[in-house]
Formats: sequence, C-alpha cells, structure tokens
Amino acid sequence: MIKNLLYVLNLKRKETYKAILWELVHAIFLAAPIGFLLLILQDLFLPAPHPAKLWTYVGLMIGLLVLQLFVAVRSVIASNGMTYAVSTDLRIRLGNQLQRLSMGTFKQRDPGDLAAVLLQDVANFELIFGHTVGNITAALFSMLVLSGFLFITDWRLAIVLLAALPLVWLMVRLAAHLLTKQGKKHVAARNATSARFLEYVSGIRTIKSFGMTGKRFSSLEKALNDFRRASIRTEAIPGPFVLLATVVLEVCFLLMLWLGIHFFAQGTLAIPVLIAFLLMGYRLYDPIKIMLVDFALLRYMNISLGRVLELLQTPRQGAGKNLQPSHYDICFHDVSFGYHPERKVLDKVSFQIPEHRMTALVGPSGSGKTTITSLIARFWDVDEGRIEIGGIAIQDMKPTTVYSLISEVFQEVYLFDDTIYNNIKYGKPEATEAEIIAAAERACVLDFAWEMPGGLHSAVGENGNKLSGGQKQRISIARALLKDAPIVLLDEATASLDPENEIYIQQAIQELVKDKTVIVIAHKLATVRKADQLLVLQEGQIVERGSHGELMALGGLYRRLYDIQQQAGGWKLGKKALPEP
Ligand SMILES: Nc1ncnc2c1ncn2[C@@H]1O[C@H](COP(=O)(O)OP(=O)(O)OP(=O)(O)O)[C@@H](O)[C@H]1O
Repeated sequence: MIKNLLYVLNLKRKETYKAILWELVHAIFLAAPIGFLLLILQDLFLPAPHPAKLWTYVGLMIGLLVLQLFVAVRSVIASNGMTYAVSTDLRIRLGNQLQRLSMGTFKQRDPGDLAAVLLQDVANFELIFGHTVGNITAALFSMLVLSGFLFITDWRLAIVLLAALPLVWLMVRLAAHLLTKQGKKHVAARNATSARFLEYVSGIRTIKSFGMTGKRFSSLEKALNDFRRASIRTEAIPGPFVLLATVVLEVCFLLMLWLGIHFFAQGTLAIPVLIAFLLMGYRLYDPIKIMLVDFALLRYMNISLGRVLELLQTPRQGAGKNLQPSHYDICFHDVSFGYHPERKVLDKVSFQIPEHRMTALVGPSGSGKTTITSLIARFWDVDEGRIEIGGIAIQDMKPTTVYSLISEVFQEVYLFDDTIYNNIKYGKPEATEAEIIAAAERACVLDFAWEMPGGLHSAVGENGNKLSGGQKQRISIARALLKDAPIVLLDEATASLDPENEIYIQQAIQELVKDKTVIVIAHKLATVRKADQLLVLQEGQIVERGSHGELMALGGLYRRLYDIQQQAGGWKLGKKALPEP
C-alpha cells in the first residue's frame, strides 16, 4: 500500500508537501491549548493564583481557537487540493495510456471492468483518499505532539497511556487484512455488476425479444445480489475491531487513572498533572479512533488504486520512429500469432500483397482472415516474424503512422452519436465542407441524407440507431473515402444487405478501392473472382494462393468452397460444412 501511495503522492509533490505542512500546523494548533490548560491548572493550584495571568492564558486559548479554525479550513483545502490534483493527474494519465495501448488490450479485457477502472476506481480513490489522508496525517501529527508533551510532563503515566498503541495497531492490521481480502471481492462484485448492466443495456433488444427482462435476466440479478452481500460484509468488517480497540483504550485509560491516584497518594505526582492527564488522555485517543477506521478504509482504497496503477503500467505499444513508407505493398514474413499464448491462430504465415492490387482472403470461418487484417492495422503485435508496409516493419513505425495509412470498412460499423456530416468528417478532421459533400456523394450517402429533415446534418442517434445497416455502411465508406488512405481493409461489407443497398455499397466500394492496395475478407466468393490474388486460409495457414482461375483449376479447398457456395446461394460456411474431397 505504501508503495502505491508514494507513487500517487509523487505525481503531485508540491501539493502533497503543502497539504502535509498544513496538517502539521493544524496538529500543533490542536495540541497547543492543552499546554495552556496545564499552565492554568498549575496556577490554580498555587496558594495565591494570579488572576491576570489566568485571564491571559484564557485569552490566548481563545485566540488559538480562532486561529485553529482558520488553519483547519486551510488544511482541508490543501488536502482536497492535493486529492483532486492527484486524481485529475491519474485521469489524464489513464486517458493518455488508453491511446497508447494496443487494441488487443481493449479486446482482451471485459469492457465493464475497464469502464469500472476509469470511472469507479478513480472515484473510489478520490473519495476515500480525500476523506482519510488528511484525517490520518492530522491524527498522526497530533498524536506525536501530544505524546511528546505527555512524556515531558510525566513519563510514567505517558507510558501507560501509550501502551494501548501496539494493541490497537495489531487490531488495525487485522481489520485492514480482512478488509483487503473482502475488498477484493467487493470490487470484483461491483465490476461484475457494471459489466452485467452494460451487457443488459447493449443486449436489450435480444433480452426483450426473448422475454428475459426483470428477474428472468438472472445474470444481472445474481450480480446485484452478490454485490449487496459483498457490500454488507465490507461495511461490517471494521465495526468489531473499532469496538475492541475502544475497549483496549478505555482499559489503558483506567489503568493510567489508577496509577495516577497511586502516585498522587505516594506524593510523586502533583494534582494539576493528574488532571491534565485526565483531559489529555482522551485527546490522545480521539485521533487513534479516527485512524482506526480510516486506515482500514485506506487499505480498501488501495485495491482500487492498485487496479488504476495496473492499467497505467500495462505495456504500451512501442512508440516507433518517424518513418513513412514510399510505397504500399504489404509483406508477411513467417508471422505467427495467437490471442492466447497456448493457441496459435497464425503459424509462420508468409505472403506478399502487391501495391494497387486487390487481394482477397478466403477460407472457412475461424481460419484467421480477420486476424490478418487486425495485424496489418497493428491492433495487435505479432508474436514472431515481421509485417512490412513498403519495406518498413510496422513495429518500427509510429502506431499513428500505421493508422494513417489504412482505411477500414467492416461489417460492424461504429457511428458516433452526432450528425451524418460530422461522422464523415472523423475520416479527415481538417476536411472542407466541399470535400465532405463530395465523399458523401461518392459513397451514395446523399441519396438517403437528402430525404431526412436535416439532410447531412441529421443526427444518427446512439451508434447510428436511427439509420439502417446499409446507410451506416455508406457513411463508414464515405468516411474512409475522405481519409483517402493508400491501403484499404474491407470485411466484405455486403454480406448481410438487401439487393438495393448492396448495389449502392458496391458502387461506393468501387470508388473507395480505386488505385489502392486492397485486402478484402471475402465471404461470398463470387464477389472476389476478379481479385488479383486470392489467399486461401485454413487453420491459420495459407494452403492455396493464386487467381480465381488458377485456384479453380487446382481443384483444392477453394474450388470446394466455391462449388458449395454456388449450390448454397452464397451462404457463409463453417468448418464442419466442408466435405472431404
Ligand atoms: N479477440 C479474440 N480473442 C481470442 N480468440 C480470438 C479473438 N478473435 C478471434 N479469435 C480466434 O481466432 C481464430 C481466428 O479468428 P478470425 O476472426 O481471424 O477468423 P475468420 O477467418 O475471420 O472467421 P470469420 O470468417 O468467421 O470471421 C478463431 O478461432 C477465433 O475464435
């Protein structure tokens, strides 16, 4: 925990030092009135007390109280300032980190869990850190100041009062240990709830159509129940320990009182000192009780902080050099890759995709076609081998350079909750209006946009839910046209469209692929017969390559796939549907 805390406090040293300084001043101001109280008591027990002196002490105590209020406000401001400076810094770092992580990291993690780190874990840190760290620092300092003061006044009674500390510390450790264990379960349950909620919202259509709403959507219900149980247990942990520690403190206090009376009877303790100890004992124990709960909370916070730091420390994609290829043929040299170390999806694959030509990737479902396009776009890094664009290894280029060279049109289109116009503009943020309209026209977007009340400025809704699948695809093609990247990755976008939309999309794609290096994932083999090169994949290996004519003549897997599709009317085939030759 200390390591994590030091890491975050180091992020904002100036603010941290300022907060610590104010807490120290605050602790001195909290302890100082007790010194005056002791002086007043001593004076009161003199045979002839000095009223003027006594009033001066009272006046000084009032003055200190006013100053203490001011200092308390300043220390709260300083510790809140430090907390928000640290949490803002963490959020900015997380934002930067997300930009530098590979797509693989996003795909590998549960989106609900990732969202929980960004939103809830940082908020958890902010809430607990802001609340506890000031309290703990102030409590520690005031305990130190008071203990010093008590030792100077009477070391024997001070030892008895302070003897409670090791026992209380033991309880804090125990509570913190249990809270850490339970806290992990609590955080996991909370994240599972977020994930199930996300799933519920994004799958609401399926859930409704299969009547899985309400109690019947049992995974959400279970997650909510687990979360409730975990929350109750987490809340319940510090209670018994605080109670036990309070008993220990009370026992030590009574012991100190008994000894005090004993020393007084022996004549080795003055009555003002005994009274001062009675008053100060409670002042010494108050911060301990606060620390007891806060320290346990801090351990709980550490779980959230650990998750934030783990994401911050996830290895980034290499920054690469400022290299720009002068041509755009793509080369795979013995590339091996697996999403998980134990299972290779591509095994020593080598091929060349010539510039300005169309290459089609064909093969049964799961053979690795999409994986090849994801590796070209550097969503993932290869395990072995090398991928080059224009003779430069993509690992040596900046990831942003690689992204700038590639336009993608996939079956699943993501649109931002914005206008059609702005969604196209994402392809080239600096594009002029004329360029955007030209791209919209070439991608057949204008045909449907003009019929909408706002034309190109009509809102598309959350992920384009106000548009049809074909319309969304035309917008994504317009976006790619505007980007005008030299390499186009196409996941045969017309697989699930009606004939009218298919004609529009084919037309838009023809515009997009002109003079580009094109890699198309082909599901309907009839549509890629004219491709310059076909690469046939099976179980992560290229088993055939050549033109349509060459592959048909070969009479292998491609021919079988083609013949079956001709008979089945273009349906996509799974591995099991493949008959043996
Ligand atoms: N994100 C992922 N995590 C783990 N495994 C994955 C992931 N994506 C794909 N795979 C696995 O990798 C293999 C190749 O998948 P890929 O999507 O590349 O196949 P494909 O040929 O494009 O299939 P399809 O034609 O059905 O789209 C499959 O076995 C698949 O289950």
